[in-house]
Amino acid sequence: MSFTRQLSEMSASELNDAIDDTNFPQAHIISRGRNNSVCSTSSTSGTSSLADRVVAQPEETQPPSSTGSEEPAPINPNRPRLILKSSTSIPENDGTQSSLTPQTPRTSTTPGHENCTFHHDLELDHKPPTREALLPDMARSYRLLLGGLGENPDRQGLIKTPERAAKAMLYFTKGYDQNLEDVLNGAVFDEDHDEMVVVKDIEMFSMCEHHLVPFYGKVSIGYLPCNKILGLSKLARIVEIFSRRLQVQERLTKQIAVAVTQAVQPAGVAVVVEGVHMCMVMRGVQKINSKTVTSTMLGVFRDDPKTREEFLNLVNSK
Ligand SMILES: Nc1nc2c(ncn2[C@@H]2O[C@H](COP(=O)(O)OP(=O)(O)OP(=O)(O)O)[C@@H](O)[C@H]2O)c(=O)[nH]1
Ligand SMILES: [Zn+2]
Repeated sequence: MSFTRQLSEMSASELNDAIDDTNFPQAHIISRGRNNSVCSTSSTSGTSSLADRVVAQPEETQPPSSTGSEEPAPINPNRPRLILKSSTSIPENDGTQSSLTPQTPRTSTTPGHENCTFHHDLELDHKPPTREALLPDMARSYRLLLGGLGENPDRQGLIKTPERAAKAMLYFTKGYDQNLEDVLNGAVFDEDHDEMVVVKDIEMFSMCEHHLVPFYGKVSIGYLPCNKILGLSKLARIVEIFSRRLQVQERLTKQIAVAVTQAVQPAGVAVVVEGVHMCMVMRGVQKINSKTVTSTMLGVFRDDPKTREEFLNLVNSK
């Protein structure tokens, strides 16, 4: 598999193949002290996984910054950044054409969507002409749905429901309208900080792609910076980009971790998502107290048990 393409061009299964075994780090624990491992992102698994896509690169072998500006001297010259082989750093927003513009054609063949560029669920950067243009078609579909339920779509209480429902669905999936570069808005700062940054309990609302019902919960993100830190709110905004789409929780978890890696090329990223799936609560198996926990550990969080433990302790502390 070639790993020279942009993240936005990778299919869901390709991304999963690349970082699948970064989930559930218990299976990959190795004994190494933090002082040693903090400068290492070497993978403990086979070459078809994380090591192929996410590699530690010494400063001198990093791709040049897209702005051409000088990188500051590293805090620890031995600490390589966690870099996605398939991507470059997020360029500063200079108002010109995004280097993240998708190269692949859309995959949707839905009539009326010929000009839409946003039908790849992994795209970070699609800019649909206007999703509002989808409203009339969506409203018509909801009207049919109401009729299918045996309801009278023309009764007073339902007359505006198809349009309301269409607008609500557009809101629930507004992440398709967002891209990482715009969301970051240049809030990546050079900073001599090499201790863990954790933002926890970020509320998350998403839509189960299997049943089109919500799942919700909280996301905790940690990263170990390498000279660059991210505006704190941007971590929560990254959660919004990917949660406001049709999702499965596992993919959501990975996409958040990969996006943080793209944004600041840290030494490692950790993401834990705890979700309640309404498809398991209101229907189906009807387990109202069940929670699903997923995690993605990249770089030093994956390789070093102590770093991972420090993160998990911070996340689990009240
Ligand atoms: N792995 C994963 N599965 C999910 C997620 N959201 C929903 N599902 C599952 O998707 C599966 C779909 O299974 P199906 O048997 O095709 O559908 P179903 O008959 O509605 O399944 P039940 O929910 O068991 O009634 C179910 O097991 C859901 O629990 C998610 O985020 N991740
Ligand atoms: Zn579901």
